[in-house]
Amino acid sequence: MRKPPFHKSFLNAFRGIFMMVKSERNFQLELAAFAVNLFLIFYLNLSILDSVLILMVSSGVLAAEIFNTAIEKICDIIQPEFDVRIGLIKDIAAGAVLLMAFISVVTGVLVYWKYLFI
Ligand SMILES: Nc1ncnc2c1ncn2[C@@H]1O[C@H](COP(=O)(O)OP(=O)(O)OP(=O)(O)O)[C@@H](O)[C@H]1O
Repeated sequence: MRKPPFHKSFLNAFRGIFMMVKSERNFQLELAAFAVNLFLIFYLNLSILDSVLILMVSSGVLAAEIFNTAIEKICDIIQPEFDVRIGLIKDIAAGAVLLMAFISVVTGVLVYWKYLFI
């Protein structure tokens, strides 16, 4: 198969993100959290380093959710029926999102703490 031109690959990737925004409730919530973080970065005037930390962990959650959804969709194509192995694969993928979300909450508390209470 011929490789699509660069701008086409870009559009395809955007279509993937748009699909996530339109149809994945968890992604919508995580995107809202990302927007709140953007607001807090400016409102609390975070340092560059703290801003980068917050941006990295909150976008990490979004990326993990995208991979999780992609894995779920592959699983549903390969095996639409109940299958313990598919359940385990989906649980593992969901675990990556949970782990990333946990790390981002801990990072958020550690970073915002000094701007709010110190
Ligand atoms: N085909 C299957 N066979 C066995 N268990 C499954 C199967 N499909 C889903 N499950 C179980 O149901 C859970 C939820 O799967 P589902 O595909 O509904 O994802 P979801 O509700 O969109 O989850 P998420 O919140 O992680 O996006 C899985 O983590 C898994 O434990």
